[in-house]
Amino acid sequence: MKRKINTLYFSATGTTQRIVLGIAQELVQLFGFEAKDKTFNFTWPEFRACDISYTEDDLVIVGVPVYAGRVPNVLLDFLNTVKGNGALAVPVVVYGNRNYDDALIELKDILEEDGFKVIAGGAFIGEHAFSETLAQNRPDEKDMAIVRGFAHQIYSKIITQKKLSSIYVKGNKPYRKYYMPKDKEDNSVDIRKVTPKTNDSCIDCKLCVNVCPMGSIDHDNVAKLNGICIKCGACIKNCPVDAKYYDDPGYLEHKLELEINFTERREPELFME
Ligand SMILES: Cc1cc2nc3c(=O)[nH]c(=O)nc-3n(C[C@H](O)[C@H](O)[C@H](O)COP(=O)(O)O)c2cc1C
Repeated sequence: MKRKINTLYFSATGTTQRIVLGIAQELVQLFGFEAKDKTFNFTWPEFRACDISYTEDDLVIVGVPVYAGRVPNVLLDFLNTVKGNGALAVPVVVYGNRNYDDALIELKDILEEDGFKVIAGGAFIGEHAFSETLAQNRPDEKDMAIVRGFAHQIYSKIITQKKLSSIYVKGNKPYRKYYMPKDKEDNSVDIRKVTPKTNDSCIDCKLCVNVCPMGSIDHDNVAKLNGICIKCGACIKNCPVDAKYYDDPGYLEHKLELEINFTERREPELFME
């Protein structure tokens, strides 16, 4: 069987993309000249309107970032429409060094519901979307070596096991509620309505318009939002003049709390059995 290596991912600040493409590139090398790879990046709204389906020849590395300990809820409608048709899948979640909670088990369940056979899974760490210091510059070289090792394990499972076993991944069922930050008095902080501000350094280059995964930033007035903000960090981290920022006290307190409490380096977790 000619194995086709596919990637299917959402990645607002690029960390999930690096991990998913790293796994796929290594697999293409391992499967050799017969393997082809096909990328489907559903970070932008127009791509989430597409019908996606696979066949039994396909192996699909599916990646999403962890938002509030779960699969980002804005992606569920799209993910639920993908058709696996017996293709092999590897769910990958990428989190900002706090925790991935129930995101991996949720993504695995979605893919099985879509008709994929899930043969491996992984939780990796990427620089936190809210911060420039938390899990700074991850995935780094050490992570990428684990990424390549993971691809080798996937390859070896596919070529050695006649009947590919399904896997266990860590997580709770029923899934825990979306993680909600707490303030100093232990009250829940709801950051859903928080939106980015734009300062005077803005040079109106429109980069933020192009990188917003919700397509929410107004083209003619980049300080205005026409849709929702998911706090993904794309406009802030990509702005060449640091013109985008959040000033909501609850958001800033949560960011600081994360930066203080989750400094200890977490390592990727791989699930193969
Ligand atoms: C709204 C939101 C919620 C997040 N929730 C979590 C979380 O619960 N745990 C965690 O460790 N990281 C969390 N993160 C950090 C992201 O998972 C992390 O930065 C990831 O690398 C982003 O992936 P991307 O670069 O592909 O967009 C959150 C980020 C955002 C934007």
